[in-house]
Amino acid sequence: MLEMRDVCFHYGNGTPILEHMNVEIGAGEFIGLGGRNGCGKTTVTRLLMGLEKPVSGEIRYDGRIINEDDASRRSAFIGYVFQRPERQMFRPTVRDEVAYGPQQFGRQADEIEASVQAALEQTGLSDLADAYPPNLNRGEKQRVAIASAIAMHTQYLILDEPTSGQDSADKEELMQLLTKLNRQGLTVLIISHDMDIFAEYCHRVLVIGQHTKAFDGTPEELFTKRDDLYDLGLSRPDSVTLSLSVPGLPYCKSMKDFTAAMLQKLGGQK
Ligand SMILES: Nc1ncnc2c1ncn2[C@@H]1O[C@H](COP(=O)(O)OP(=O)(O)OP(=O)(O)O)[C@@H](O)[C@H]1O
Repeated sequence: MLEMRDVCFHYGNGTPILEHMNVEIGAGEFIGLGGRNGCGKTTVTRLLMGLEKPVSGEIRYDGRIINEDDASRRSAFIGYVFQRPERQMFRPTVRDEVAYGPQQFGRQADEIEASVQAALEQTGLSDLADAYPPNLNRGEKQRVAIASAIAMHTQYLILDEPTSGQDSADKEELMQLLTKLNRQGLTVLIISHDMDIFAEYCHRVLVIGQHTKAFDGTPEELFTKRDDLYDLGLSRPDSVTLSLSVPGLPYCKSMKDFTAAMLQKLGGQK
């Protein structure tokens, strides 16, 4: 379990960013983190990663306070995919990049080789093992960052707006990969402004508003029960709006589900 307990944080200029923030992230969850631009989503993940320290409060990992553990120590259990993943790549090949983390932790060469091989296979990168990372497209770079986390056997993977600016095919491919890895036990925390992602893929959504947690629950609860979505910088996905507008239709988390539900309803009416 990764936790923020009563965390307050501001940057050097003193403007409050987070106040009394409490969050628990259990192993195996698939969580979306949302909220208005500038509300502090990236800051939350930087605090979890150890790239920033709380002004007060605690960051805990499996009950242990880790405020003083720096990011390199935390990389044993938290992997991160930056908004611009090229900023986290410095090695000449994809294979070297993925091997870098386990090497830093002093793992045996044959163990590293096996973890890198497995991570490249799981992320569909085996054919690109000798490629030069800067030459890859954004989706491939993201997969290199994900493979790096898998090779470290991290339990938590945090992604900062990974689908912004991507076409729907790339988005679907990434989300399917994350879903597969989550089913294998990886905990996923994804920052996004994409409501469809929250509805379709996340089991739980956390929203930050007014410097602290403003919502913590299922996407269905968020999109059907909250009447302050606009104030929170969110909106209702089309599939949810449409399913709510047709009497007798269940909550639909995606347009695919909505189409299937409509076809079933119309078929049943014949
Ligand atoms: N290094 C910094 N120094 C000072 N202020 C910062 C720094 N980094 C971020 N901020 C400010 O902290 C606030 C929260 O930023 P953060 O990037 O965490 O928000 P966000 O919710 O991730 O935003 P977005 O949705 O636009 O990515 C913003 O007002 C931002 O301008």
